[in-house]
Amino acid sequence: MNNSDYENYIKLKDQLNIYRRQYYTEDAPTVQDFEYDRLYQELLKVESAHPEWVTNDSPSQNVGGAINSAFPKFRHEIPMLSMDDVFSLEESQASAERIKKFVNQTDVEFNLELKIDGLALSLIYENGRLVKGSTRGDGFVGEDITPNIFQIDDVPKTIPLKERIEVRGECYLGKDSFAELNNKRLEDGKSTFANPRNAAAGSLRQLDSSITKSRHLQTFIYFVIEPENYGLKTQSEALKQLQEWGFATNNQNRVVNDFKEVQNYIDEYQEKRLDLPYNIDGIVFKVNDFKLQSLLGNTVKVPRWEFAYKFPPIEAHTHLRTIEWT
Ligand SMILES: NC(=O)c1c(N)nc(OC2CCCC2)nc1O[C@@H]1CCC[C@@H]1O
Repeated sequence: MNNSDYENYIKLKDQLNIYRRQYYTEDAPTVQDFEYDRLYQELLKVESAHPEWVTNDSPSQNVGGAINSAFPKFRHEIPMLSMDDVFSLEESQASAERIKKFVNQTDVEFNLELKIDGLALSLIYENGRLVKGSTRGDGFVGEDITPNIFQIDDVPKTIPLKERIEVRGECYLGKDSFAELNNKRLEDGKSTFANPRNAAAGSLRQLDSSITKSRHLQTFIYFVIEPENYGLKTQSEALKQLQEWGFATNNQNRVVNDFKEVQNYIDEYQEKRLDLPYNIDGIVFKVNDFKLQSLLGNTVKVPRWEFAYKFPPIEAHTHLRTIEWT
């Protein structure tokens, strides 16, 4: 073993862990997402060549980040997992093919969803009333932020369902609210947030829930725990049911069967993303049928039935790009 390769690997792992702490725990990253993604993919490549070097403090073995101990801890009954990222159409096609092969079916339907650039949250309702709100934390133990969840206008405080249910989604700050917040902070001589995702995380993980209320956070709920318990058969059906129960859902999802439709959806939202009122950083591919999802199951860190295609980073100049009408 070439010692310097191992030393470089350890340096890369330690650097990524510093970036994760800044992003997940301090809500104040010092690198752009695409730079983090690039280094993370480099770590994965080294680890697949040297699996014997991998230890459980590696970013590849953990989801999310450490929690802020000021909040009560909340252990998730079912871990809040993350998702593997792919960075090209070809890779997304290969991932889709791998899934089809795993279930030995050629016509697997995928539900495509916009990947909202926010932070994951979990909501629990008992007898139709909101009783618990928590962050993902490290995927197993998150922060109990229930008082703050009650300050988010689009989170229903009651739903027309008597059974106990847990739903999950993304908390985000719209682009306009983000600009207003940062302008106000500038006027008050305060530091500004790097991007809407960090502003949302900083606002949701506030100890003073009146500050959370002032930040106009929003949510998109996209996940029902044990959906079969509510007679739901597919992810697209679950999104409709969530909306009927009163949750804020993102209706730009699309059920697709073949790769041409995937390409159309990705092209369409690569274009539209600058005009959307919220940040997205990719597209989430989910096997639509819940029975197939159960067949695929989860790995230690990510479900096998979903993955994310990440858009290339928005270069500063593209904002200024004039559209050449052909
Ligand atoms: N950010 C999103 O818009 C998004 C989405 N539309 N759908 C999912 O599905 C979950 C289901 C099980 C694991 C991922 N996750 C999303 O975001 C994840 C949550 C945690 C890390 C990513 O942000």
